[in-house]
Order: sequence, then structure tokens, then C-alpha cells
Amino acid sequence: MVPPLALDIDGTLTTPTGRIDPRVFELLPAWDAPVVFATGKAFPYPVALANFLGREETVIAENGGVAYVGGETTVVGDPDAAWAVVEAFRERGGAVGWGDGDTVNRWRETEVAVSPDADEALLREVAATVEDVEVVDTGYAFHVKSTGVSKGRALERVAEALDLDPAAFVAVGDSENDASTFRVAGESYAVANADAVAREAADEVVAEEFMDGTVSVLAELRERVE
Ligand SMILES: O=C(O)COP(=O)(O)O
Ligand SMILES: [Mg+2]
Repeated sequence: MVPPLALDIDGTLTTPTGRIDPRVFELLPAWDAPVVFATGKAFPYPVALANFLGREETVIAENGGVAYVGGETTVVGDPDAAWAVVEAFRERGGAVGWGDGDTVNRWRETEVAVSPDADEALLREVAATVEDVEVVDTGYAFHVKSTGVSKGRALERVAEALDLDPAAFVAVGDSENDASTFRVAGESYAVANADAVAREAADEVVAEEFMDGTVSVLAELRERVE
């Protein structure tokens, strides 16, 4: 049997321009084990992805702030502390930077995502004044979030709900928000475009970038059981 998967989305299942790679739609509907989408994006995004793949909606969103498995939602983290940082950041001239509609934060329940174009030094300076809040840089956003909330912790809860050992999972990811997943999963891979934190945390850095890297990991896992 192929192993259960914990898959990051941005940088891992996408093209370099941020689109979902079409091979996701070939490979994942037929994966014969649980697949957990573990992302920094807000809750509706991984739910939609799982749904349109015809898979169980088993997801980790907001870097672990929200987890959904078997119809049960778990929400952890302190959005007020994150928003206090962002309000102070704005007062000092910073901008969240997603434009008027801000669909990036509209459905976000536990943290705030700030555009990668934002003033990082100012954001970090302001965040350092608020307890139990940290800034996580995924390359796609700066996430202002509660410390102690992570994709890895959420994966432990999701695995328990699925009656699986978290060590049974194989994880693939590309950035510092995946390091906790890599520590919890039994086997972990960083794609070649991964940042330094993810590369360091992974068991292996694969040779290929983005979905090419993920495809090679999935092919290897398949070959093992054939
Ligand atoms: O939302 C982000 O910043 C990155 O999302 P990801 O965790 O799916 O890579
Ligand atoms: Mg990513």
C-alpha cells in the first residue's frame, strides 16, 4: 500500500507561476491512501482543492490554525494578537498589501497574512513587541500567527482522527512552514525550490523543483510497493 501523504500546496503542487500543476489532477484522485493538504492558505482553499479532486476534505489550513478531518473542525491560535500586530504595523505606515477585496484574509480565522512585498523589517519589529506571536515567511506571504501553532501539530491531530501514526505519513513541502510537518511525518522531502529552513528539516531534498519534485517523490513511493 502507498503511504498517506501530507502535501503542502504553494511551491509544492504548483507551477513556478503559482498555478496548480495539472498533474495534481492525474496523480492525486487515485492515490490509494489518505491525502492531507497542509497549507498556509485560508480554510476554503484546501477544501476546494480536495473537493475538486474528488477526495475526502482532510485539510490543514492557516499553518495549522485550522484542521478539518471527518467533518470535525479544530481551530487554534489567537487571531486578536495577530491583528493587534497588523494594526500597529499599519499605524506605522505598513500595508497588508493584497488590495481592496483581500481574499487572502477574508476567510482567515486564526492569523493574518501580509503580502511578501510588505515592509518585512517593520513587520518583524512590531511583531517582536507582542508576546506569543511570530512572523513566518513562506515566500508567498508573511504569516503573523501564534507561536505553538503549526502544520506539524495539526498533522498529529489529523493522524489521530484517522487512526494513523503520524510517522506513517510522507510529507512534501517547500518552506519554513513545512518544517514542523517534516518533523512529525515519518519521511519528508523538500522540493528543490525549497527555502533553507525546509531543506534543513527534510530527510531529503529532491533534485527537481515544484511539482516536478513532488511527482518524482510520488513515483518513488509507488515503485516501492509495485
Ligand atoms: O499561504 C502561503 O503563504 C503558502 O501556502 P503553502 O503553505 O500552501 O505553501
Ligand atoms: Mg509551500
